[in-house]
Amino acid sequence: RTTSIPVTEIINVKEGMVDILRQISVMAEDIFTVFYVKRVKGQRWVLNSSVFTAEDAQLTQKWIRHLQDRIKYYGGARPKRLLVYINPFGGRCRGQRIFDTKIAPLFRLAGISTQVVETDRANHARDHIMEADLEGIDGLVCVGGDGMFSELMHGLIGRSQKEAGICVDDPNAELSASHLRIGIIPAGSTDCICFATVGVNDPMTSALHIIVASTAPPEDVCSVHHQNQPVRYSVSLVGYGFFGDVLKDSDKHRWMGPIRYDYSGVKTFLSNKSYEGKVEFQVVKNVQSNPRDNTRCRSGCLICSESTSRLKLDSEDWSDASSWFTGSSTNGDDWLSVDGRFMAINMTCISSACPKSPDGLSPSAHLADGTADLILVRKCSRFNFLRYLKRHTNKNDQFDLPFVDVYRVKTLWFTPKYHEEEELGSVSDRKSFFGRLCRDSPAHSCWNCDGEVLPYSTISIRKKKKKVKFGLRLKKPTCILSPQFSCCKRPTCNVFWQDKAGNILKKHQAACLVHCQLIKLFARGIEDRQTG
Ligand SMILES: Nc1ncnc2c1ncn2[C@@H]1O[C@H](COP(=O)(O)OP(=O)(O)OP(=O)(O)O)[C@@H](O)[C@H]1O
Ligand SMILES: CCCCCCCCCCCCC/C=C/[C@@H](O)[C@H](CO)NC(C)=O
Ligand SMILES: [Ca+2]
Repeated sequence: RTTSIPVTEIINVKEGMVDILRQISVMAEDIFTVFYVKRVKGQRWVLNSSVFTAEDAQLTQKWIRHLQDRIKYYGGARPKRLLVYINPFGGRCRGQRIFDTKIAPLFRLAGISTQVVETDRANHARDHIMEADLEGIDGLVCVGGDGMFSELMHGLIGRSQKEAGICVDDPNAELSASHLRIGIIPAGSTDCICFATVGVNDPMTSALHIIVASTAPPEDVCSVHHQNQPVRYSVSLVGYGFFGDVLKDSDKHRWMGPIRYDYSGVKTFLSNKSYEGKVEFQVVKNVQSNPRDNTRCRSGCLICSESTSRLKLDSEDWSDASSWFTGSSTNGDDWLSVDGRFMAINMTCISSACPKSPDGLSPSAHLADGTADLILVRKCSRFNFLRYLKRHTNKNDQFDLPFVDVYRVKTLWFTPKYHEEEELGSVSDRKSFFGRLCRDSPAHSCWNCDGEVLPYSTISIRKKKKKVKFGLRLKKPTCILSPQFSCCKRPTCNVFWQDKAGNILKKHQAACLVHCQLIKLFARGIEDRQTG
């Protein structure tokens, strides 16, 4: 039987008969072992090896040298030095063990040296990246879950802006992308970012992608703003209502490990809460795709590869900064507004597929097209909400329900009906029995931003644009955040915007944007071919 292996997928060649995972080697001068990637079912990659016998030691050495030269030549920019961050408490607390037993031997085999940082607190990795000497580092690796990935992403985005002298507080600033890639060794609870980009949450598969320097177009990232201050970046879920409530409750039960999400999921489902507010969003019209076209973003996705040039044009055409405040459109993208009670408001830049939902929250979302999918689940009965949730686990279309709408967007604003300071009504309302009864449920949920609870309910999200020309002349050219805007603070109105006539355009709202192609991963994107 003949097996052909692309040189790009050969990991290394060693003299003798070697089993690196069991750490056994039989030395013999006329034998060499070739290690390579083997694709198995379900997007998984495993390390395979073949042992070859040559006529003599000289020929063995010749083969080893020849193959190693070929790997160097065709192997592309494989990483040589990696900075690895391990969260010892992610998921089932197995991060360190996974790294030591499964990953470190593979990196050694591939000749990759590693500097390992085991975190001792939340945000340790993010802060370390901001200050670390990254000279000669070819990539970062996180061993943990989505929260850990988020820390690395925040560190890298923060560092790149600091180095480029970009003010992240300015909503019009074009963020600068880092040249460093991030690899994810899944050791968390949901591992959604790994699953949605690699196709599986398997540590060995991820390590092999890192070694062969798999690349996909840089991913979309959206930034969430509150009162016009950036609060977090997200690649996966920015969700209000159900997923916010599940996360908030599950954080109290971290000791349960990944099962905390099931426990809090059932509790939240039974409470059947809905929240009132206004969602305003900018629907992308001029794209070749939509969330219900039943396509899947796979490696070499045309939509994503074409998006770089399309988005460039799009950003040159961006002349409607005013639409950010007024909801008007000048470049073909429509602003829509929906008022009502919602069970869930979910926005996701990628499919957000995970083991619980193999197709994800939005199965046709793209990794790097500069857009996000907004899913609105309006108030419904428990039975209907269960139908909606169940469809994440099977092949039925979760958007084919009368109380669910989905849009491809680049900007989102959300204003809860009751402002945060009014949450519990007036003091007399809070005290009176009837005051408490009148509200059937708390006025606010919270936002789930890639698995972190945001302490605000009023946010908005917007796609990043390059050149901004203003359709509006604003009253005062001074603002604490950005000199172009007029921003006033009053005890009852956190932020509002005025046009030149002094009309208030938006009240109690803040910004949250989708940046295109900002963060690079060691992932090829999910492969189309399912090989055995
Ligand atoms: N040493 C540490 N001690 C406490 N918290 C930490 C430490 N290191 C990292 N963290 C924090 O732990 C949080 C959760 O980690 P992680 O994402 O790895 O696991 P998870 O929440 O179980 O998985 P998922 O995010 O996939 O649901 C992260 O937000 C991170 O900031
Ligand atoms: C009756 C069966 C009900 C099953 C319900 C399954 C619904 C699954 C939908 C999963 C979506 C996950 C989105 C991912 C979010 C992550 O960013 C975040 C951080 O890890 N995880 C969570 C749980 O918030
Ligand atoms: Ca996207």
